[in-house]
Amino acid sequence: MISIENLSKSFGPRTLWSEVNLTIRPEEMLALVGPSGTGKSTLLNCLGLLETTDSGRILVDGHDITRLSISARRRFRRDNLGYLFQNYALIDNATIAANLDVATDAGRLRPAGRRAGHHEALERVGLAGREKEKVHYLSGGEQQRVALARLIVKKPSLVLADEPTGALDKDNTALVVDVLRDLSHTGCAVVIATHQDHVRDSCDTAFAVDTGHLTHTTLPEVNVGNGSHRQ
Ligand SMILES: Nc1ncnc2c1ncn2[C@@H]1O[C@H](COP(=O)(O)OP(=O)(O)OP(=O)(O)O)[C@@H](O)[C@H]1O
Repeated sequence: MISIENLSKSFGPRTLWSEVNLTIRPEEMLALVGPSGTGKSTLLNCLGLLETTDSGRILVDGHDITRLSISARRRFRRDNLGYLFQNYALIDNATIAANLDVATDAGRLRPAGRRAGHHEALERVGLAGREKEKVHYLSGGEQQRVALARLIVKKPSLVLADEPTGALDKDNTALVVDVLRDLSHTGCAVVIATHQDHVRDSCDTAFAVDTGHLTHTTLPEVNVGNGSHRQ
């Protein structure tokens, strides 16, 4: 369970959002919505400990992750987080297999061909048999499918997805949403910053970063967002 408590963030004199309160449950898919520039990516980055917060707490299973040491932050990211970005964030000059190895350190731990779950993950995203292809030759949709396969093999407990379908066609968008839903069914919390209504509507809950309120939720009670926003 992730509890965001009274979280605030400014850049210089500009307050992006303040006093954000939000609970994200395991198995929940939460959409972060709101106009461009209101701080959706920044909130994702705060959850991923890539950005500092000004005040407030982010409790993961009761522990405030904003107070972790640098090495503990690194461990938290390595052991718990999976990322999905609009620009895929893969190692361009490496093969599909090597990009999956990075997620699990399998390249160091196991000989090729015995990498647990890699074949199944590539099958799930329609890329079985293409392990040896270099990522930079793949289409955008295929690259995002590699990034999805990387999430499947990593099995994170929290996925942070920043506009993951922004550059994709309908079929690839549907695959991204389906795979994220599969991950949520394994107990993973999924947070997606999106401008796309159909992606938002595929989520259990949507939180409007500009108003600090939930715009919809299909979940009972627990999730309460009551922050305020100032420009
Ligand atoms: N490191 C930074 N230093 C200063 N300003 C920043 C920094 N990072 C982001 N910003 C500003 O914070 C604001 C929010 O940015 P952010 O990317 O979080 O918005 P967003 O809601 O995700 O936007 P979009 O929907 O366009 O992706 C923007 O005005 C951006 O320029």
